[in-house]
Amino acid sequence: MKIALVGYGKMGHIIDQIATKKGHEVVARLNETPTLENLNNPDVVIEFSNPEVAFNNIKVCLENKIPVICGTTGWLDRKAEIEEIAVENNSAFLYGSNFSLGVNLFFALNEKLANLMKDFSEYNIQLEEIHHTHKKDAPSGTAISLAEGIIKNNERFDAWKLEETLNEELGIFAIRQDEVPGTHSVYYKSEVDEIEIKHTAFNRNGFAVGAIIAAEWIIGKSGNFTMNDVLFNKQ
Ligand SMILES: NC(=O)C1=CN([C@@H]2O[C@H](COP(=O)(O)OP(=O)(O)OC[C@H]3O[C@@H](n4cnc5c(N)ncnc54)[C@H](OP(=O)(O)O)[C@@H]3O)[C@@H](O)[C@H]2O)C=CC1
Ligand SMILES: O=C(O)C1=N[C@H](C(=O)O)C[C@H](O)C1
Repeated sequence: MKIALVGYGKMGHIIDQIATKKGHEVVARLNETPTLENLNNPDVVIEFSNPEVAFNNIKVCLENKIPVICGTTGWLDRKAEIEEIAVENNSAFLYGSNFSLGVNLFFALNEKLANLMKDFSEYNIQLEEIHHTHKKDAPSGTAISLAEGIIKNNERFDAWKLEETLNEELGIFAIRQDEVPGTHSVYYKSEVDEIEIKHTAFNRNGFAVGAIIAAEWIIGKSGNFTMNDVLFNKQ
């Protein structure tokens, strides 16, 4: 397939290497707003840029009927608008806060654990995410997805909060440290014990492989999708 990379930073470079090894053709590598000209007629756009520019980048691509896989986090207050644009243009859009297979399995485990724990209010739930110091948004998109998975399965909660410490109920504590690719933990703490589930990314390859699998999957489809559709065939 012909891929246009919109956002050619840390993720763009790794996706370029892995996609090329898989036999795909990278037809554009952009660190600027995409246009019909500079996109160079791709089958699909993979968008990993930054929270300020992602909305406009995705909109331009969808309006030109090019399917978009978006990994950029920190712009989700406008996701519903993008989903409408995808439908209006009969195009296809997939956002993933985290494309790695491991984290998508971790999302499923998190929901199952949240459901199991929903009647045990003696356990306080907290989330922690650790990322490299270059990261622009906090909390991470992955931590937000984990919190949403808990809210969906436990009616004690209707919102998460970014917190300065690891104390508050459904608080997310965001740590920025060296070059950490991404570590996420969910803690259930009682007076007498603690249950912890944790995912640690060793590098960015898992994110890149997942984004390419999503790009291969979305070609020829229209509508709005998630990694659940790609990996587990459900919404
Ligand atoms: N969903 C997932 O699995 C993952 C998501 N992410 C997310 O992806 C995003 C990118 O991460 P990462 O690659 O590490 O970040 P980088 O900062 O390394 O790369 C972002 C790139 O976007 C470029 N850029 C700036 N303006 C524009 C524009 N208008 N249009 C297109 N590109 C532009 C930047 O160029 P310049 O430097 O010249 O400004 C830079 O090269 C972040 O939001 C991050 O949280 C990251 C990893 C995994
Ligand atoms: O900025 C990053 O690096 C990452 N961002 C994503 C997020 O915000 O969850 C995914 C991954 O953790 C790496």
